[in-house]
Formats: sequence, C-alpha cells, structure tokens
Amino acid sequence: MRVHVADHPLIAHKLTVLRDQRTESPTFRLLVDELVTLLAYEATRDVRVTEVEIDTPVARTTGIHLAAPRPIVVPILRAGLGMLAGMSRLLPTAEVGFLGMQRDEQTFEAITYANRLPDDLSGRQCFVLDPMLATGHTLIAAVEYLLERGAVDVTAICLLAAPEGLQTLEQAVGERGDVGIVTAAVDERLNNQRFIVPGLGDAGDRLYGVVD
Ligand SMILES: O=P(O)(O)OC[C@H]1O[C@H](OP(=O)(O)OP(=O)(O)O)[C@H](O)[C@@H]1O
Ligand SMILES: O=c1cc[nH]c(=O)[nH]1
Ligand SMILES: [Mg+2]
Repeated sequence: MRVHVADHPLIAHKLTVLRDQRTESPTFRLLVDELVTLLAYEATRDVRVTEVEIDTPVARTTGIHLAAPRPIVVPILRAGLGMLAGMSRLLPTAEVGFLGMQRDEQTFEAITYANRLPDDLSGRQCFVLDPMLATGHTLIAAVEYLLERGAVDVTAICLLAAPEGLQTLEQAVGERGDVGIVTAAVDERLNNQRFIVPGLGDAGDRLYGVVD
C-alpha cells in the first residue's frame, strides 16, 4: 500500500490551526478546503493522462489531457463532504459518488447508511475523501465497495492518519489492488475511545456541529 505523508510547511501550519480547539467551524471549514487542494495535488500525481496534439497561436505541439474514463471522487459523509469542494477545484471533470458512513462508537465498526456509487467502476481511478483514518474500519469498507465494483486504483486523501489504522488497512486491502493513502500527517496513536492523538477531535462535529 502506498502511503505518502505530505511534508510542507504550509500544510503543517494549516494543520496546526485546524488542530487548535479554539478554531471555530467557519475557519475550520476554510482550512479543510485549502488543505485538501494541497493534498490533492500530491494524490493526483499519477492521474491517467493521454497525449493530445494542439495548435497554439504560434505552432503545433503535443500536450496532455486527462484520460477517459474520468476519475471518480468519493467523499465519505459527513466529514468527507467538507473536502469535496477543494478536490473538485483541482479535478472539476471528475464524477462524484457518495458514501454515508458512521462509526459505531461502542464497537468502532463502520455502519453504511448511504451508498450512491456507480455499479460499474471497471478500470476507474478513485479518490476517496475522509479527513480521519483512525481504526481504519471506515476506509476498509469504502475501499472494498470500490474494488468490488472493479476500481483499479484507489487513493484515499486524509488529513490525519493513526499508525494503527494504517496497519489495519494494509492488512485488509493492501494486497487486493492498488491502494494508496495521501495524508497531511501520521499522528502518535489512538486513545481508548479510538480517537486520534493528538488529532483534532471529531472532524464531523468541528465542521458541522455536534449531532446525537
Ligand atoms: O477509521 P475509523 O475508526 O473508522 O474512523 C474514522 C471515521 O470516523 C469519522 O466519521 P464519523 O463516524 O464520526 O461520522 P461523521 O463524519 O458523520 O462525523 C471520520 O470522518 C471517519 O469517517
Ligand atoms: O479522532 C477521530 C477519530 C475518528 N473520527 C474523528 O472524527 N476523529
Ligand atoms: Mg464524526
């Protein structure tokens, strides 16, 4: 499994403000949006392209366009929705599928409450958006939905990952397909409630407010 930790002072600065418990929702949303655009730049390094001939006002030349079929972007609701606008800015022609998933806070298993993905993802490159990779259960389920439908290349863009979750993900899906993670940081560990430490708290709550 490919793991890329984006090492850049601007990313580290924005992440520090994001982690700060004094940062309120409006600023938090803005920072998530900015961070995902920076991370998407790394995550799309191997996006498929095709050569094209074009005429500039001066001469004929060879360039590249994104290859067909178009990539698909999959935000995992709720928190992943906060990453969609930033990703779409960089990949405006990508299709968007949706997964609604919630972690059971007793068992830490992922519950899927919405699945709006194309049935056939044969040969498609997929970019999954979820800010937090904690136990990894949510992302494992998401990656499995995509690989089952024929996706060949799945890259998850996360803001924070826990070492435990990365290991669990690697064991579960690392050998099944081409799976990669791009994250702004790998934190220290999970606590007893399986929250990432030091982390940033509950990403969904910080983006959208607390729900029961
Ligand atoms: O790696 P895991 O242990 O599975 O945890 C990570 C998941 O937990 C959070 O979602 P949450 O269940 O809080 O839902 P929300 O986005 O609606 O807040 C987060 O956005 C991930 O989807
Ligand atoms: O630290 C964590 C773990 C799971 N989900 C979150 O939003 N934060
Ligand atoms: Mg949440």
